[in-house]
Amino acid sequence: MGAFVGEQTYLNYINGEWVASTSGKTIKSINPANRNEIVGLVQASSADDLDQVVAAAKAAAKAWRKLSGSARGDFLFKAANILERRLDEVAESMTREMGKTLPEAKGETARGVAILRYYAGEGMRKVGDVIPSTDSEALMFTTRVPLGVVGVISPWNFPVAIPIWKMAPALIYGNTVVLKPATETAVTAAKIIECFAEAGLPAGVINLITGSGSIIGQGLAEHKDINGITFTGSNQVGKAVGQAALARGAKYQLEMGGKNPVIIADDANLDLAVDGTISGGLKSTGQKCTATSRVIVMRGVYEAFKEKLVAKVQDLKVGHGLEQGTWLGPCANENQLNTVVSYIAKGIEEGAELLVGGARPEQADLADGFYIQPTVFDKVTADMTIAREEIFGPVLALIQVDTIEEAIELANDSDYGLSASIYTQNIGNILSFIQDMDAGLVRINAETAGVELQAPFGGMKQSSSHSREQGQAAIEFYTAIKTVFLKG
Ligand SMILES: NC(=O)C1=CN([C@@H]2O[C@H](COP(=O)(O)OP(=O)(O)OC[C@H]3O[C@@H](n4cnc5c(N)ncnc54)[C@H](OP(=O)(O)O)[C@@H]3O)[C@@H](O)[C@H]2O)C=CC1
Ligand SMILES: O=C(O)CCC(=O)C(=O)O
Repeated sequence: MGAFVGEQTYLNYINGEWVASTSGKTIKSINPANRNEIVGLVQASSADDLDQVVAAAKAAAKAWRKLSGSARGDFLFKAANILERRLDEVAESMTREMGKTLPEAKGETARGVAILRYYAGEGMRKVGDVIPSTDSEALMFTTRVPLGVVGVISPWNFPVAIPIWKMAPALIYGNTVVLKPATETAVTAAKIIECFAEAGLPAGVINLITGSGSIIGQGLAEHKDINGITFTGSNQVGKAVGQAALARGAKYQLEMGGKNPVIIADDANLDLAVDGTISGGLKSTGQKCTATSRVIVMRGVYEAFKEKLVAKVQDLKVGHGLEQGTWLGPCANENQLNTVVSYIAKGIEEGAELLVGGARPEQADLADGFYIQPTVFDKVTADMTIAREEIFGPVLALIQVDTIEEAIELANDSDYGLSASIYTQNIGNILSFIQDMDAGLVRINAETAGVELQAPFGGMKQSSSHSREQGQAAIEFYTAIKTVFLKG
């Protein structure tokens, strides 16, 4: 049996079985492009279900960690092949659940396949170093051991890539996994888990439990048998998850918000800069933690940049993510739409000038979806709310500066430090930016979004718990180092 049991109902996956919650209740996952369309019903799991799922993952941990890395990798290669075969179906489910356009959803699913293959290969790579001992007759080296059971709490904005970039390294380094996905995209999560189930992972090694964040998410963070917890989402929830883990001595990793700046220097290639600002700020309806939000432009090119930007933003086609030609889908849910609308109102109230967008589209066929026009504000100042808080929507704030030093200072004037980019041809500007910008990801002549799976990813300041995900950096979270001193 798969996750889907008819009447659009999807089940939890516990100990190798698809099972309904003991609560007997389900939650609707609806299409943000049309609130009347139900994509699926997912389990509203209870604290009892949580205990069961964690017990299953704990029981499976001993045998899984004993397998060789390459044997674990074989399972990931199989899961990758199955996901690749189901790519179109999984991508369509993502578009229907959270609204991103189908080409973006397909790109993300292909990225999920590539992440699985990357970590499958990790099973064959080194896990330690030999370190000279002061005792000439001893051998001293490091090795790594898994944490045990890892709890994964994932958001809705990258419903395939984020769970996979957390689960794949957890598994390859020998941990078992309990996934609690965002309720918004729990159907897509069930389809991913189906791929792992079909790949034949032993019972209990990978598990899925859906349900409310405050019961299942918080419950995972607090559970005595969860040895490590990895979270991506809002700052508020992330901090609570981290505190719950810290209180009981569990390892935790948090990826949270961003307020990412792009700097447009007066020698920038403006066409490139405009395209990068639009793509970085408005793709996925601005719902990326790496999305461009603050656009810091030097006075010499401000008007020319603004004119080109507005002309292009006006032409972006808002619509249903499954329709060909749509550039910008809806916000992922009604809360998200209301948040964006309230930030736009705040921008106007605080004196920013609306250049384009700012309202819900008027087309009748979009009336039942959570759509908002792509929006650009002019005359934004550093103290305005729209220049300080994460909006997570398609809103760009233009800020004028006189010098590159001022631009970098302003770019750093934020509680967040996830990603940042600059458009310039000047090597001095580039070097200052690389050295002085407080962000975990700095990109030159490229948009702020665009994370590569083989490179470390994470933020400074309030954007993360200061660890890094992805690439080989992932091993730091999902394992513990053991130093071995060996003497005959
Ligand atoms: N860094 C990023 O990539 C993301 C940032 N955000 C930011 O967060 C804002 C709000 O989005 P939202 O979806 O509400 O984000 P949340 O932080 O609430 O959700 C992220 C994940 O945490 C779960 N969760 C919710 N409450 C708790 C809790 N008390 N304990 C443990 N886990 C919990 C959610 O489950 P459930 O879905 O069931 O509530 C979901 O799986 C956005 O506007 C955006 O600013 C959001 C998503 C991704
Ligand atoms: O930009 C990306 O590809 C990833 C962004 C991300 O991790 C996020 O929005 O949570």
